[in-house]
Amino acid sequence: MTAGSEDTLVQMDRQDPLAAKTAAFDVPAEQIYLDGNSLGCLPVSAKQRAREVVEQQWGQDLIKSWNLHQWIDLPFSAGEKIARLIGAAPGQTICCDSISVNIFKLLSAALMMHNERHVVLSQQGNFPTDLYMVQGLARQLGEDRCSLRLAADDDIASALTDDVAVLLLSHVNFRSGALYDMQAITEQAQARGILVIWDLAHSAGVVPVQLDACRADFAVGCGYKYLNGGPGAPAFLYVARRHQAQAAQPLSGWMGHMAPFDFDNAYQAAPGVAGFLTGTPPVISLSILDAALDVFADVDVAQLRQKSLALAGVFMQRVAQSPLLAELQLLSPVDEAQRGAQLAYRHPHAFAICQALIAHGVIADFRAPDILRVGFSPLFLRFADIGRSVDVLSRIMRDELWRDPAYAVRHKVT
Ligand SMILES: Cc1ncc(COP(=O)(O)O)c(C=O)c1O
Ligand SMILES: Nc1c(O)cccc1C(=O)C[C@H](N)C(=O)O
Repeated sequence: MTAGSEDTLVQMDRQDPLAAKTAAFDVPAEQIYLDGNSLGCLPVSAKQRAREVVEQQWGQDLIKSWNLHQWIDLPFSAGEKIARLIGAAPGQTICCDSISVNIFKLLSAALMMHNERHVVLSQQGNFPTDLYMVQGLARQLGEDRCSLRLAADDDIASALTDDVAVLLLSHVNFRSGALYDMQAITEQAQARGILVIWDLAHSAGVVPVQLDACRADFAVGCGYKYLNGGPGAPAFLYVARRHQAQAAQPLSGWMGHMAPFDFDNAYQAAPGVAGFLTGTPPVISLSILDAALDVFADVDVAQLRQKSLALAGVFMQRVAQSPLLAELQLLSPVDEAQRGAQLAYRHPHAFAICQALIAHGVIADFRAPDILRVGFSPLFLRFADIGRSVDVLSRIMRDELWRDPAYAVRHKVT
């Protein structure tokens, strides 16, 4: 039995402690889903909750449900389920809004805590919305109160100068999958008086994160990727307990008021992280995310990490061994310790190759201009899927199936 043979993969699936979890998802038949890094699969628990929330809670119990079904507590209850996955003690994590909006809130709060400095440092290859939010705030406050500075992704440490107020970094790079050392960077930044906001979009639920142990200041993350909360699921935010008395955010909507149902004219922030809420929670999508999070209840993040690295390892090894795939250039770090749960490959025809993969039942994604991205969600993927996906890819390259003109058609969303 050679390393990576079909027998090996069958055996890896048999020995996989997470194997039973695939049954917790509705994975479309005859498809191999390598895009859980963009939109996670549908958990059965989420589907059931969607029906219950719509038919019973909304349909029958109507407005009584705010209390009867604890709708009002959902930002906190779902937040605490995520807290467990990101190494946050209770009382620091809530589910609300999108990452973009949460960055606006946290960035504003952090800049207000740092009156004398105004530079927000981020990485050149960061996900654009993170940078756009800084640019928008800079336009509103003026460049003398907020200005964006970019450093090369691999040169953050030397850019941590004494004029930087806030460091805004994505823990895992959305293109390359490169992973930052959260502990080391947080320490280096804080030693220079810099507050750090971590974007956990590509790490929450798949890469071990220890926000408290790293003494992180703030964090945001995504509900629809590895947490499988569904399209447009609410995001989350984290405010370290030691900052909660001081940190104030500008989107002071009534849900962040200390007594929303007093309907007082004057805003008074709720104590703690609750003050970072803004408007009415999106109950249906938040309920779905809350149910999706139950899939993690008996799972350790270390197990998820181990399996996702093993899945990626099989993919990487098979691609490297196939002469048909020699033109695919690995962009992600080879060292497991330096990457998240995805692999990125460069190829001049990456878009058409990705479309051909999708047409042949392997869902991957493409990032302009030339990146084929594959994600390894450990809860619903099997090792045998990985073997098959590389076989499909090899066939597409061998027979040049990607040359079909149908695969050149660009869609609005890629
Ligand atoms: C690193 C990162 N940040 C933010 C986002 C998006 O944030 P939002 O929830 O505002 O759409 C994504 C992907 O959608 C992302 O990959
Ligand atoms: N949020 C997305 C969307 O609304 C449509 C399409 C894709 C997405 C994504 O999540 C993109 C993703 N953050 C990325 O890493 O590329």
